Amino acid sequence: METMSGVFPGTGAFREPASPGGAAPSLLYSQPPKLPHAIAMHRILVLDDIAQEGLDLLAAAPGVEYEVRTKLKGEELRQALNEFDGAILRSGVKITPESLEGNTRMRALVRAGVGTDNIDKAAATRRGIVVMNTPAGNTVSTAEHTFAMMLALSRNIAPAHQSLAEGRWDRKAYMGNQLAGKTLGVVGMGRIGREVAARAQAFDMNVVAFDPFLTDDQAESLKVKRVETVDEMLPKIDYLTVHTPLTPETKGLIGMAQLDKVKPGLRVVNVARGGIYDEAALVTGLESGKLGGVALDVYENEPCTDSPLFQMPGTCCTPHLGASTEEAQTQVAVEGIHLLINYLQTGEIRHSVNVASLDPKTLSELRSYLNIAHRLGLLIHQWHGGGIDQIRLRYRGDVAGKDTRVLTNAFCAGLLERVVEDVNVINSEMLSKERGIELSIEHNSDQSAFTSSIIAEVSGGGKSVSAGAAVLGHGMPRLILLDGYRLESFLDGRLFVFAHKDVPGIIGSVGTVFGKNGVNIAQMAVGREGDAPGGQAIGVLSVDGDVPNAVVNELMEIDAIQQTKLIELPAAGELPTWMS
Ligand SMILES: NC(=O)C1=CN([C@@H]2O[C@H](COP(=O)(O)OP(=O)(O)OC[C@H]3O[C@@H](n4cnc5c(N)ncnc54)[C@H](O)[C@@H]3O)[C@@H](O)[C@H]2O)C=CC1
Ligand SMILES: O=C(O)CCC(=O)C(=O)O
Repeated sequence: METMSGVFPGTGAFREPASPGGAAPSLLYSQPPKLPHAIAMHRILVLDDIAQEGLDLLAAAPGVEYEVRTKLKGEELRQALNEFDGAILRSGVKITPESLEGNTRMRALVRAGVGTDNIDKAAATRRGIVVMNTPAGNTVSTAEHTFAMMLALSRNIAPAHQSLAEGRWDRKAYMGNQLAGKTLGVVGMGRIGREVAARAQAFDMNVVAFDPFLTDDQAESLKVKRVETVDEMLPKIDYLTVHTPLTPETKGLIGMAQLDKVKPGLRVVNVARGGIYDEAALVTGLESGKLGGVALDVYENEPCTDSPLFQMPGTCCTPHLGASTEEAQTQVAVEGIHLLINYLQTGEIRHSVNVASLDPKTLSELRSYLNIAHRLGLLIHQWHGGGIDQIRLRYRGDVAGKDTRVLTNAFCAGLLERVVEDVNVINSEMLSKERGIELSIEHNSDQSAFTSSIIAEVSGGGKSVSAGAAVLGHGMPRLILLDGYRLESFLDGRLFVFAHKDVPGIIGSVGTVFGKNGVNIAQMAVGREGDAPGGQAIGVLSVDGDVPNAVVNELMEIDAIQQTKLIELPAAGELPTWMS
């Protein structure tokens, strides 16, 4: 089956023609840059075991084909990622910058689960890949697993079972503790932390919580006691559970230093991320009796089959099973596949962890502006013709009240598209910043002659140019401003721009040169300085065919013409892949 690239392909080759008669050089594109066609088929790679319901959705989705290839790593993974438009994964595979090296195809990575710490988000963003997750599908299962761990620790479930299996009826060795009346410390009161707190209350536990985003009002309504620091809770609690991502702040949250602060016999549980507790400190804490129990589902290095903790009394460990229930896996697989297919087929972005969300309503409202912003970026890059280090974008009229971030990204994508490979609306802002381009954005809700318009001014290398665009009628993109000259020209196909003195006969002479060389002019727009003739003016011709060098050379011999430039834009109605 034929499949096509899912990202905006590379640059169109361009050449500088010889400067005609010492005049300002004009930039000609030897070939129109190839714009992508609509994707015939979206190829999806399943990198980890996901629920059958997710695979069934993939099998039933029109325009989608998929392959399951698990346990990939190294070069095999890198090559596979470049053969597909989207991928879904759990925690069994690591997406590193090396895995994405040279990738020109992948558009979306979906984590069927919460933590995206196994995906290098900066590398994905740089490649224009959206990273999404399914934040809520496994919340309850993970909270239940946390609770199972707390109960198992308190009642010695695992060692008692083991002793029975080994033929002993040993009731004395496994004296436990009740949860009721004890105090649980919860660090991280997000989705899972809150579910754990609610279950603890149902077991008559007192709950103390720390989360930098937890307000007093929220704490009150959740019936937990809020503390200002983790250290503040350590001497008061009997159980500690963490439900945060692994970050520089949470790494080593319980280390050697904290062991001196805990209430002796504290039982600690980690069903969040390995490394939040320092594993060596847990061993020391158990040996010294400062800790009364350790339950781990996650480890500093996974998979982990060799840890001193596994052999120690007072531990209960599972191999990252928090989300491993039929229910959670079905939910995250189904939700993940929906996210992936929706993004590939409609551009809708939900639950992204590296770019702003773009819901279907906003997407459809902004569609025509996305188109002009992208075309404006393409045009102004060619019109400026050199290195750009400053962009000033102004949104005027109704569009100023919309979420313009994605429009700015579309503009930057157009601006960079011919000089940077594989740029798209996801990575364009990052790539612009990496190239030292400073971006300033202004919003002004006052309408000009148009309900909405976007004006761009760019500068670099001592040169500044500007251009403006608007949408007319039912989504017709128009160029409305070029270097301060007001005009109204098409914003598609080949535009031949000539800067000239506004003298009688100039339009006729230009038309004659084109006609003589067999190049048809589809539309002409002229903008001039002031109302009277004799000043500076700019003409924009929409031409149907190639503009041979002979035409440029002949035009430059006309005294009143100072500069020409051919600008190549997508054909009318043609959209970049990320919008189609
Ligand atoms: N073992 C497993 O199978 C599973 C593990 N997880 C992990 O559980 C963790 C929590 O997941 P959710 O509750 O869904 O995330 P969430 O985003 O809803 O909640 C995380 C909470 O941590 C808080 N937080 C961040 N930094 C903090 C800090 N330094 N101190 C205190 N609180 C801090 C945040 O404010 C937020 O409220 C994630 O790391 C996730 O990867 C999630 C699902 C399954
Ligand atoms: O895929 C899994 O089972 C791991 C779940 C997990 O750790 C997460 O969702 O963050």
